[in-house]
Amino acid sequence: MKINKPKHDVNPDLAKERLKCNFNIEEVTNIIDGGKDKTVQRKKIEDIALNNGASLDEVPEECLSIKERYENAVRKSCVYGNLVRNEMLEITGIENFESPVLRRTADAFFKDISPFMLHLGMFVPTLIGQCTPEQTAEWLPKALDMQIIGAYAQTELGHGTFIRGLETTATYNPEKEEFVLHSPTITSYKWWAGGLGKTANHCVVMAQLYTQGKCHGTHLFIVKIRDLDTHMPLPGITVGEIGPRMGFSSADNGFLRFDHFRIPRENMLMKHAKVEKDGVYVKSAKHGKLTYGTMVFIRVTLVSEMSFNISKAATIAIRYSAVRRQTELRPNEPEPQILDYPTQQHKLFICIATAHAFQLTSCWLWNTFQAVLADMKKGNVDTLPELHALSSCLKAVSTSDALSHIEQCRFACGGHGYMLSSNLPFIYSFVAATRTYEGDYTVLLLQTARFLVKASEQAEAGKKLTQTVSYLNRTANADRLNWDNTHEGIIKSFQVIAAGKIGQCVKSIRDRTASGMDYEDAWLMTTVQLVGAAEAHCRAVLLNTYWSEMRKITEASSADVKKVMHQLAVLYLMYWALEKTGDLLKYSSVSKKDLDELQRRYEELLAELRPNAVGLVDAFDLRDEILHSSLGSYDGRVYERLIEEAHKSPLNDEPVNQSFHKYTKPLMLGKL
Ligand SMILES: CC/C=C\C/C=C\C/C=C\C/C=C\C/C=C\C/C=C\CCCCC(=O)SCCNC(=O)CCNC(=O)[C@H](O)C(C)(C)COP(=O)(O)OP(=O)(O)OC[C@H]1O[C@@H](n2cnc3c(N)ncnc32)[C@H](O)[C@@H]1OP(=O)(O)O
Ligand SMILES: Cc1cc2nc3c(=O)[nH]c(=O)nc-3n(C[C@H](O)[C@H](O)[C@H](O)COP(=O)(O)OP(=O)(O)OC[C@H]3O[C@@H](n4cnc5c(N)ncnc54)[C@H](O)[C@@H]3O)c2cc1C
Repeated sequence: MKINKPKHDVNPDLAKERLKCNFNIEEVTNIIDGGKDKTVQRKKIEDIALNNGASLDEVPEECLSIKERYENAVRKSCVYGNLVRNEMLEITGIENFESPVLRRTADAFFKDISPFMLHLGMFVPTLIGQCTPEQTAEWLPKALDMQIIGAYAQTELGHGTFIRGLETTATYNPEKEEFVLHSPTITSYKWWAGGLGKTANHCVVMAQLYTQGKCHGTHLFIVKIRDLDTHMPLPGITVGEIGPRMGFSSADNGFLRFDHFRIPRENMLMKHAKVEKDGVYVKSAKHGKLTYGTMVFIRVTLVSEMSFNISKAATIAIRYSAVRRQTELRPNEPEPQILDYPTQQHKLFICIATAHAFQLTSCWLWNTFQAVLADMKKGNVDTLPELHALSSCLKAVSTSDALSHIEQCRFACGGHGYMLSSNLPFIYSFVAATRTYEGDYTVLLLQTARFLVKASEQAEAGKKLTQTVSYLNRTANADRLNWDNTHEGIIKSFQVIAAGKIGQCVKSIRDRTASGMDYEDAWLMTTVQLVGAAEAHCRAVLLNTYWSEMRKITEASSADVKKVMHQLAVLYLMYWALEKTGDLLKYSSVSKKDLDELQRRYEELLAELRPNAVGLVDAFDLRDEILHSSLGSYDGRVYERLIEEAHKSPLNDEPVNQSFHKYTKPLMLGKL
């Protein structure tokens, strides 16, 4: 495999690590990419991006003012967008505009985020999923060609989670064949939409549809908000940026207020429901929630996005841990590499395994999503509830796990991990947002819980359940599982934990309603347990999917690759078994002796994986331009880079800052 040769000598410790690696790195890279041809394609696309203006910053993004950062990000987005439009989509095929490769190369341009991300990330997918063929023909080519730039404006100041509570109205006027968009209250301001504040000239708006005096609930509309030539907001539109945030600092999250703003009837996205010229409302959808389709799509893609972010953090932390030496273990011996500490391995090796677990699960989820779309094309929406339940819990758990693993990577890098130049704070603050946006963690787990409670009741009634909950058919009446200390045994025990928790929720709700509570209150009182049950179900799905997909995908691999991929999957199973010992003790016959044995095997496995740690992160094949990290570069020149980055601080532009003469000196002289 062609690797991008480092310009400098590689740090000797890192070089030694690479000699220790006992499997073929390229083979693992091919597995992660989904095949050798995909690796070749990815590298070709990365070459285009990286040879054409990536990493263009003279001054680090974070050293710029808010305005400069935004302007710089727009400049780079235009260079990048042009490459996407003219060269990269040629390779992926236009239908793959959401390819993770495009997302990955975008990181070479932006440490933080592109103001155009939501254009490709949500605006375009909404057009694809919500337009009639005529509307698609009208809008999609313009959007893909970036003649129009869009945002997705759903959330309001007063409501994000509860979509039915949105207040923006779209009232149909049959005389003029127009909708009038209006923001009737302060809480109805659209709030948060990425790219809306300053960049977009169009947006998709979620609003309550009124026609013939009746509200028909939330629907989507495409709205031109700015003049295409002057970029001035159109009359009736108040739009701006919401202000500094924890991350997303180079983008322009926006607010938007409508004052009786008129749009043509054809601007309602009418794939699933329409308003006729005379104002008659016609619903064609067989399922009430198809306008939520873009959210389901993004939740599906976020699982792979989390794998990518963990792999970046793990690469940085593991390479750094191979270079960093700290603390004398024995007198007169060199300080060990911090990677030699089992506690460090415990923090970091799970990150490698989790990146693989999420990558394989995301491919499987993507295939499930495609199968549901194919069913829906044929008019069958029966498989949608299971997809919604799956995508909800996998989005919630993958973003939440990614966040805590990335934080561990930062801890693993000590003080230097706190430096923005390590890139870990950027990765962390980006992922922190994913736990909230596109459906908050708790809220989405409660959606999955609704599905699980119903499934559990069906299992109780002897009905055969769909694949991801079929374990409830086998385990619904199981009291405590006989502990079986095998890999399959661990997976089964997680299914029994999930079944036990769901069963307990059903019982709590029933007990509460039996004692006179109405169902809504009984559900509410049980929500802490319901969130736990949905998380347990998600863990069972993740463990089972990772294990079975890993076995399938490595069937034809070399023995060494098979071994290391197997070790990672076993590590993942053991890690989670040890994290959940309380649940195991409650729902299985596991003994203290069994758990001690599991702990011992886990610690041995860390030691077995140790020689391959650097090889495993090299297999993620993340080029330095994408990693943006003083700690994680391929050559391991950690200390040199930290010093180089320090010199870039604008505070080092002059030896004495003017504040000394203005403030400090007068203070010192008692002249303030
Ligand atoms: C030019 C290029 C230059 C640079 C570009 C650089 C890079 C780009 C490259 C690529 C981009 C790639 C990737 C980008 C990736 C990501 C995008 C990045 C950022 C995204 C930013 C975030 C955007 C947002 O956050 S948008 C807003 C999202 N909002 C939410 O998610 C709100 C959450 N709330 C809800 O979903 C719902 O309100 C609710 C589900 C909680 C409740 O809904 P509701 O009240 O209506 O329903 P219920 O009464 O609870 O339920 C009734 C039944 O309906 C079922 N249900 C609910 N939802 C669904 C659904 N979606 N599908 C199916 N069924 C659903 C529910 O289960 C109930 O069923 P039951 O049978 O009655 O129980
Ligand atoms: C960086 C970023 C980018 C975003 N980009 C966009 C965008 O482009 N377009 C867009 O439309 N939106 C966007 N959003 C908004 C985002 O989708 C919402 O913030 C998110 O859906 C959460 O909604 P909320 O803020 O109303 O939180 P709330 O719903 O107010 O949640 C607050 C707390 O209440 C809890 N809670 C709420 N409801 C329940 C319930 N039923 N049961 C139990 N607990 C509950 C939640 O768990 C949470 O802890 C973005 C947000 C962020 C942070």
